[in-house]
This record gives sequence, structure tokens and C-alpha cells, in this order.
Amino acid sequence: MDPESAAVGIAGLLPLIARAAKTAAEYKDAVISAKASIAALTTELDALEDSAVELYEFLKGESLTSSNIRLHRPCLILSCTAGCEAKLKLLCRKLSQDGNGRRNRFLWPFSEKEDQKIIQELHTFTTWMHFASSVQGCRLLSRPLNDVMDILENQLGQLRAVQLPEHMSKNPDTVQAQQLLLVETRARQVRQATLDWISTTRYLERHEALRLSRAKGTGDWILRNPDYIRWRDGLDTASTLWCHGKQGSGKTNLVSIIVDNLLHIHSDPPKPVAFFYFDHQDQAAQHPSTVLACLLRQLVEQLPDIPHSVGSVYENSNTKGALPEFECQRLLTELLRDRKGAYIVLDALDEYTSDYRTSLLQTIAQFSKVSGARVLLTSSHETQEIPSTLRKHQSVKIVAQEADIKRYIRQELGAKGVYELADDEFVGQLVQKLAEGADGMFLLPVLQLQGILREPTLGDMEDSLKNLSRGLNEVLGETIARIRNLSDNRSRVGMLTLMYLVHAARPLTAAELSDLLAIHADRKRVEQKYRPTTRMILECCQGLVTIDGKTGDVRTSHSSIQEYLLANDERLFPRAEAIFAINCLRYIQLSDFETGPWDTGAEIKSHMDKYPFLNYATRFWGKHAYPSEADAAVQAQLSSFFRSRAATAVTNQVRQFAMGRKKDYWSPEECLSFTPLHHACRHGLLRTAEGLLDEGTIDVNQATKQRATALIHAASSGHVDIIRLLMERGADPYLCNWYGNALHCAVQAGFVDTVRELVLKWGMNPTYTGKHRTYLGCTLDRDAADAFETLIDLGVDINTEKGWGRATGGTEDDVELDDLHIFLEACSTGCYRIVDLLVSRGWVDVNMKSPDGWTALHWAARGRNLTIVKKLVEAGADITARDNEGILALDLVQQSYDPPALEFVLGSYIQGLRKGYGSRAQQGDRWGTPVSQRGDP
Ligand SMILES: Nc1ncnc2c1ncn2[C@@H]1O[C@H](COP(=O)(O)OP(=O)(O)OP(=O)(O)O)[C@@H](O)[C@H]1O
Repeated sequence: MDPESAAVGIAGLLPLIARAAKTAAEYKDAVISAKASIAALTTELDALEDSAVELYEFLKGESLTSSNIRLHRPCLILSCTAGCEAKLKLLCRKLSQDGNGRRNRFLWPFSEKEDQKIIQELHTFTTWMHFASSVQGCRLLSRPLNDVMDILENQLGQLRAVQLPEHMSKNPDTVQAQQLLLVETRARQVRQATLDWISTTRYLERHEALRLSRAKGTGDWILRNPDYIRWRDGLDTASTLWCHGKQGSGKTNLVSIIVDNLLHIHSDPPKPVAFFYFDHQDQAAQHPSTVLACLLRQLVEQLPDIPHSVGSVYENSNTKGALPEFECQRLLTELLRDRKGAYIVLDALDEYTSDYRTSLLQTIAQFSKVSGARVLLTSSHETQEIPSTLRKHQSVKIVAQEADIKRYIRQELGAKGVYELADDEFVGQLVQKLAEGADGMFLLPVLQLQGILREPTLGDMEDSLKNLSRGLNEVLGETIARIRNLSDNRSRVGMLTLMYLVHAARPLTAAELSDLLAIHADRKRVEQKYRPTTRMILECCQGLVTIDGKTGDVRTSHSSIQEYLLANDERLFPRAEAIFAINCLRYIQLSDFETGPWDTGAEIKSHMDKYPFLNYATRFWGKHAYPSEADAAVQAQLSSFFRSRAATAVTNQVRQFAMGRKKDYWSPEECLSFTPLHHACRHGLLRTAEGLLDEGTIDVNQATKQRATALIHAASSGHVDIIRLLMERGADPYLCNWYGNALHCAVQAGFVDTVRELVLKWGMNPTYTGKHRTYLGCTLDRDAADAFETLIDLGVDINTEKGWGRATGGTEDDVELDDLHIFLEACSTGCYRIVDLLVSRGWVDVNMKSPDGWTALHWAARGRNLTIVKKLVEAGADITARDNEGILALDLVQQSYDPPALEFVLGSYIQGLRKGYGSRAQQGDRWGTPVSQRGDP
């Protein structure tokens, strides 16, 4: 049998792997626990997919043809493929839990032990596939099992012989070198895996880009600044230095110089350096946990070995899930202590969202207290928002230096060939005038110079220099005027690009933007030849935008430019939202999409790949139509959109598919049953919904195949005015989809006003007695504390409500949860905000027990949420409480967490406990809990 036939079997595995990975991923939103298991399983399935593709390509490739390998029947490759197929089918079946009831669909179907077993089995398949993807491996596995065993036995014998001393003495160096190589390779792999597990933020890219764009020889003054030197060398007691200056004064570039300096100075012991450049256009990737993990990775990376504390957390995690934030803080603190300090540099705090800034600064302030730690922070001093905490630090004022600006200008003139055109006098004047007028900023002369260099002739440059605009706003205004004066089409590309950047719901990639710019009222197809190239987009924007090398997103070149555009939005871009909405709707209605909705995910994906803007248009058209609904042209587009069944169905299909929903939600049947009224109500388009109802062609209660009504969509999106309209027109608020009725959906999404409207104005009873979950229980799905509080306010009795209500399947496990008080369930399912609400209002007894004697602390420990454990302990929960079988809450807490993590979060409480048990501590475990008392009712 030739290897290509085996490739067919391997190809058959790929859809199974994809199905298993997709089903596992679908649990992410719905499942209550076991997120780490899902992550581990999907990672293993990804690895299996990679190996299967590798083997498939290898079996079909040329290297095998030339090596003349034939497969025996049976052989290990074929039997392993069959084994893998059987395992994957079983896995898919279990994951989809066909016929197991609604409740079970929320529960991860495997126990922890089963999880490990499955992952191990998949790992074995991955390994043999990888092994079979080499000529040698494939030759071995092309034989039946018994033959392979014989060969391996034989090789083992030879290997043992090689290890005998007399053999070693023949060639000891080679054997030892090979052993060493193996050990080193393995250690390197573990090291890399640990670092990648901590963080994959590509922190070096921005630094490298700054280093490359920096003018040579500039910025060195900061390294001679006495305040900086004292901070760096630890000559001051103050461990934090705040560098502040005007916007665009060159702080970020100076930080890149400082980081290079810190990385190269010698100190004993060497101090590692970690840095982070905040970016106003990348807030999503800058959650404090991401920032801290990135800092930790850098510090660890600079050490010769992974510290034991970090290694053990990685091992305990079984490489599952992300590093928790509190662990990250603890490891950073420990590392700073062990290394006797480190440098931490954070640039542009003013570009960091204020939602996170305070908490991050508090954490960093803790780090700065560790002896030897040095923290450097930069921000503009012009914004009001900078916390007063920064102002009390030792500081250095950053002002762009004239000499640096001159150096920069001369280098630019050289690079652009101006010396060949211009005489010394002009160059001298240019350099002098720009440097003198910089007003402490670097950005200003940079933009002025860009403007001058865009002039076509030397004469125009001279004129431009004479009429040089002063001040950042003036320069930016002039650049915009220049864009407007370009030829019609170029000006259109430039201005539309700026408008889209300011108004987009999320950053746009260059491919998306180019696709969007190609849309034209007269064209019914996407035509490649009308898509502007990235270079053309940049040129038309006259230096105001750039492409992010990391993400491919188009962005303004500097935060001041974004601020200017926002401040002048109405004047520069009137009707921006309307234009955006119209072009999204035009795009969705192109004839390229008339073949939709499509039957398979592969077809949807291939359309999304071919038409980059499709994802954005289908997801966000409503966000732009909402504020511009009154615009006549938008209305015209909306009516033509709603007349096209293909367009409305494709819009819902791509949206649901791109959001990772399961097929029920993007199947053609569901999408074709999604009416214009559903669309209008989901996006809050009141006037449009009214018009559609007036036409009388759609019933107000019409439901999709998945039983979603227009009211459910309005409630899930929090559009109160739409709810009022629909109710006035006779909507039935009690119609249910799989999740429940409109109130269930509003509660789950946490829309308080919608909840009040449905209860107070339309008389829905907040104390639910139907066949779905209780309303209060639905708040647990997204930890919707505000909705929880509203329901209590509306008269729901906390003590009679259960999280899962009465409609939950009927297995033993269900009974356990059904009987649970909602407070205990909130502890168990990690609803920190709800627990916080209940405890701080004093609505519950923190020592409440379930019938089996488990306290809130037991449940929180089972849910593995250390923040809730901490909250409960702080609120007075008895850590020494026992359940009916004598199990201590503390035992459970201890079992669930790594001791150092516990010590870090609950240090003082644990120490208090130790003291309490002090006299008998030696006989007890490491926390001082006496052995005699453990498990003893
Ligand atoms: N040493 C340098 N070499 C070349 N260009 C520089 C240098 N320093 C600053 N610039 C230019 O000036 C602009 C502003 O500099 P930078 O971003 O460092 O200022 P900033 O003070 O950090 O600004 P903000 O406060 O708005 O974040 C940069 O985009 C770059 O074009």
C-alpha cells in the first residue's frame, strides 16, 4: 500500500479534530467551571491538528516517493489512525452531550481525571504523528506492531551496549556531548514554554521600532541628567522617578534610550529590566494582568534559570489557563526581593485608560517598596487626569532639546536628498527656524518639516518655510488642508481614512480599510483594482497615519493627532456616522454576497478571507446606523437592505459565525428566519422598527428558528424605547427562546433600566415560577451585580430564590446545586461582584452553610476563586469551620491553592491562625492545623 492512501485516513481526522475543538470552545461562554480544562483540551487539539497536517503533507510529499517506503497491512500508521479516529468520535459525542438535557450543556462533561486522561491520549497521538512525519519514523511505523517491537528491542540492546564503559571509553566525548545536548535542548524547551505561558505580548517590537526611527545621537542628555543618574544608581532614597513633559516632547523616545541604557549598565548583582509602552489605540491589549504578566516575563527572561517559584506555578498549572493576576503580583514581588531589585519602566500613563490606571499604579507602588526596586514612569503633565500620586515623586521635566531637533532635521534632509537641491543658506535657515520654534516639543518641528518636504520644488519649500505655521493645532490644520487640496480621489482617500479611524468601533486593519475605501455607490461588486494600496493610503494622509507593524492596524501617527481629529470631529467629518453606516450597508448588499447564506463554516470563512471588510460591516453596521437613523440617505439604504433576504441573512450569519457561536445560530434556516424587525430591534433602530411594524408585514411576535423574538433582542441589547414600542404593539414578553423570556435575557445582560421597564411598566413578575431558571439565578451567568440588586429592590426574596431554579435536568449533581442558596452558588461559580454586594450590604451570613455543612468558604474554595475566599475571610468567615464530615474549610482552601499563593493573598489571616494553633503546630501540617483535628467532626 502506498503512503498516499494513508494520507486519506489522516485527512479524515481533520474535520473531527476541528469539530472537537469547536465544540470545546463553545463551552467557554456557557460553562461555569473547568475553563482551564477547556483551554488545555483545545491547545492539545490544536497540536494534534498541526501534527495531522504535518503528517498528511509528509505522506503526500516528495521525500517519501524518493525513499520508496511501502506500508504493510496492518501497520502502526494505519492502526494508530483508526485508534485516533475512534477516540475523536467519542470525544465529539461526549462534548456535544446529545440528549443530556439543558442543564448538562452548561457542565463540562469530564471530571478532572478524565480530562487528564483525554489530554494524555491526544498527546500520544500527536507524538506518533509527529514521529511518523520523518522518513526514518515513517519507515519504522510502516510495519506491524510486532515487527516494530522487535526492532525497538534490538535498538535498546544496542543502546545499552553503547552506554557500557568500554564503549564509552572508545568515544566518550561524543556520547557525553550528545547527552548534554539532549538535556540542554529539553531545558531550553521548558524554559521557552514557561516564558510563553507567562506572557506572549510582543513587547520588544515597539522598542525596536523606536530605536530604528530615533535620530542618531539624540536624547543622550537624559543619561547625563543628575536626577536620572541618582535614581538609576540608587543614590536617592526615592525609588520612583516621574518624567513628565508636554505632549510630543519626546518622552517615549527618551524612554527607549533609558531602557537601552539600563539594559547595558553593570550592577552587582545585575538588575533585570522590564518595560511597557502604553498606547492609546491598543487599550484592549493592556489589561493590568496583561501588563504585569509582560513585566514578569521580561524579568524572568533575563535570568539564567527560571526561578523555582515561577517554575512551580507553571508546573502546577499543568500549562492550563493563563497566569492569574494575583500569582503574577506575588511572583513579581518575590523576584524583586530575590534579585535585590529590578528596573520597571512604564511609558505614557496618560495614554492608558483611567479605568485601569489607578489599580496598576497601586500595584507598581507596592513593587517600588521592595529594596533595590527602581520604577520610572512617564506621562504628559498637561492632562488633568494624571493622579496626584505621580506628582509627589521625584521628577524630571522633559523638554525637547534644540540640539537634538537640529540633528534630527539634518538627518532627515540628508535622507530625503534635500542637500542636493538646496544651498547651505536655506538649510541653515530651515534648521534654525524649526528648532527655535519647537516650543519644547519634538512633534511640532517633525510635522512642520514633513509639510515642507512634501512641497514639489525648492521655491515652494522656501515659501512654506516663510509662512511656517506655529503651534501643533495650526500645523495639523494645515496638514488637513493639504489633504483636502490633493486631487479629488486622493483627497477622498485621505479624508475618509481619517474619518474612519476616528469613528470605527474597533481598529481597522489596512486590508479592511482598503476594502472599505473601494466601496462606491455605482459599483455592485468588490473590485480589487479599486482597493487603494497601503502605500497610497499613507501618502494620501500626508504623514498623519501609520501602520502598526505588530497588528497591521491603521492608526494615527501620534496620540496628539487622534486628539486633534476628535476635537474637530464635527467640523471635519459631518455625517461621519451616516457615511459609515451607508458604506457598511452598501458593502453587505454587494452582488458578491448574493449566494448567501452559506451552508458550511468553510464557505463563510472563505468569504470572510476574500472580503476583509465583511466581518466589520456585518458586526457594526447597526452601531453606525443607530446615531444616524434620521439621515435620509441612511433610511434609503436601510430599506434596500431590508428588502434583500440574502443581505439580511448573510449579515446575521457572518456576525454569529465570527463571534464563535454554534451552528444553530448561523445555519441558513436560522438566518433566513431572522427578520428586518429582529435586526432593527437588536440595534435599537426605533424609527425603522416603527416603520416595519406600520407596514404590517411582520408580526410583532414573530420568532426565529431558535425562538428569538424582536423583544428578546431588544431586551438583550438594553434598548428601552424599542421595548416600549414593541409592548405597545402587542409583544408577548413571556415568549421564550432556549434561555428564557425577555426579562431573563435583560437580567443576564445586566441592563437595569430594561429590567425596571419590563417589571414596573409592563408588569412582569420578577419572582419567576415557570419552567426556566429564576431571574435572580440568571444574574450569576455574567456576575451581573447591578441586575441582582435591582431584582432585590423590585421585591425578590433572596432566601427563596435558587440559582438553577427547578428546571434543571434531575441528575444527583443537579439536586446539589438546585438546593443551594444563591449566595453559596455565587461563591462557587466565581461571581465576585455579587458576593461583594451580598456581603457588604450584610444581606447574608458569611458563615451560611448548605445542608451538607459546606460553608461559603468551602464553596468558594471548590470554585477556585481566591479573590472570593479573601473577601469572605475579610468579612469574618470562619476559616476553621467544618462540614458534616469534619472537613475544614481551610483544608479545602489549602487543597485548592498553591501555598505561596495563599500566603500572599491571605498572609495575615493564615499567620493569625498559626498563632491560634501555635502550641501544637509541630504536630500539625504546614499551616499549624493539628493532625488530630483534621477530618475529625
Ligand atoms: N529622538 C528622536 N528622533 C526622531 N524623532 C523623534 C525623536 N524624539 C521624538 N521624535 C518625534 O517626535 C514625536 C513625538 O515624540 P514622542 O512620542 O517621543 O513624544 P511624547 O512626549 O512621548 O508624546 P506624548 O506625550 O504625546 O506621548 C515622535 O512621533 C517622533 O516623530
